[in-house]
Amino acid sequence: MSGRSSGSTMIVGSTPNPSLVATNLAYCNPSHLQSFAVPGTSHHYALIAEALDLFVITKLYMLIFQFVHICFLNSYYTAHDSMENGKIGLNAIQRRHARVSNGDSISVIRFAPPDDFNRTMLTLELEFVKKGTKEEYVDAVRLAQHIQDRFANQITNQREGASSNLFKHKEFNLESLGIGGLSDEFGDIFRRAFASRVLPPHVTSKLGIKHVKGMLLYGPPDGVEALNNVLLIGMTNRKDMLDEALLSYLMLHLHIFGGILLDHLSVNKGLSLSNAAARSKNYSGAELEGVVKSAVSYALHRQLNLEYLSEPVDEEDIKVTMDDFLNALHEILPAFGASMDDLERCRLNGIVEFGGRHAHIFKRTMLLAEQVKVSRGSPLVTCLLEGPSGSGKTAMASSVGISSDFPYVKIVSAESMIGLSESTKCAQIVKVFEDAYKSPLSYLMILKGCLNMLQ
Ligand SMILES: Nc1ncnc2c1ncn2[C@@H]1O[C@H](COP(=O)(O)OP(=O)(O)OP(=O)(O)O)[C@@H](O)[C@H]1O
Repeated sequence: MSGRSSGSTMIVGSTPNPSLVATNLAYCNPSHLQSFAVPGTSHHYALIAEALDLFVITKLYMLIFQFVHICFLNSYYTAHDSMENGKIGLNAIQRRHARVSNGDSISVIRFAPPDDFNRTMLTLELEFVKKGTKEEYVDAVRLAQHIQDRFANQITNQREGASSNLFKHKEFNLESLGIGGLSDEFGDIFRRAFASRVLPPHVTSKLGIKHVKGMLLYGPPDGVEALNNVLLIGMTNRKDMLDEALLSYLMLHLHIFGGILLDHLSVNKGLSLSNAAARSKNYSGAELEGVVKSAVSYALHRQLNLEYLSEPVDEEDIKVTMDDFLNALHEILPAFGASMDDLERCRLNGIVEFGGRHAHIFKRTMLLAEQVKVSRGSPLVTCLLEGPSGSGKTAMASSVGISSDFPYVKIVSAESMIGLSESTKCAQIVKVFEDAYKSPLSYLMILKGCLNMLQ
């Protein structure tokens, strides 16, 4: 593009005075103004956030646009005494379009329009700055007239907002890439790994979102052929832990490290954090972090327009709901202990109390769990439930596990070890016990078929 000159980096700040917000001007210290002067004119033009390749040039007297808050991607420059030297004052919408937040550095260069810099076409899209619930109407005829008046003789050049090259294609057609049957997986990968990258950095930083840094794809050997145009990179700094990670995240395609604070999140009114916490039994701190990140990825994904990824996202609309948390809890499974789902699966149709004896056994078993909780003298309590097949032993034990509220509950079943060698089975059982000792309160359910192995 012609007409650019060398520029500088400035620190983004707010418009110096709220009454100036609607002027659509950018503000700088008077001492800086001269560096943006267009030779031979009384104008000062600046090209802001050059990397985005977006700019609009307007003349001073037309900039005060009161009818609607239409904001262009770059702004005319004016000087204001209260702006610190080296700072550029932008209003919230200018910052959003330039994809910056207060305190960010931004490239600002003088722009001198070339002689043949004429407008050929201008497309305007009208949108309310804040989406309210009440209906508001705009008189289209008045608006059109207003725009015509305001923009008469203006020079405007605006390119479509460019997003990362990665998303230049509006549609992700996997089959055209020779990959079939993996739409769900790619949907997950997009939601977890890329959705946050589509958002402007100031939105992600405000929400405390860190990008997913690692991704592990796995599958049977044939899958490698099917994914021959996908590059897989696995990294670990704890090689000894790798097997553990694979075992514990078998349902996941992404292994994520990073931090996020719940405080930063906008949560929906329907979301009960205590309810979410109650459902995250057995989760370690790192796993909870993964759950929160996964929940956020659902909330972000909802806001993205996959047809047009460069469309600005209203950060106010990004709300994490209870459903997001529930989906996240299904996606991120705890490495240790059994999930509530596993226990519930052992008593799928609930529990029917079919007599005094049944109630008595349940009460006795619960008492044993209580004994482990309160008595220092009984660190280990064992109990054998005996009865014919289908009499409800597993259902009873899982009910006790749920009611005991122990942080570590693990089911050791023959089904989970099908196909494993004897030595691997033994190693797994040893590990279950080792992990149990790490937890302050542990409840192990050893199902029939595994008892002999304990010896
Ligand atoms: N009190 C109950 N109320 C409702 N359903 C029950 C009850 N007890 C057991 N069931 C159901 O009966 C079925 C068999 O129960 P369960 O698997 O607990 O038996 P089990 O004694 O462990 O059998 P096995 O010795 O073959 O492992 C399950 O579907 C379970 O949900």
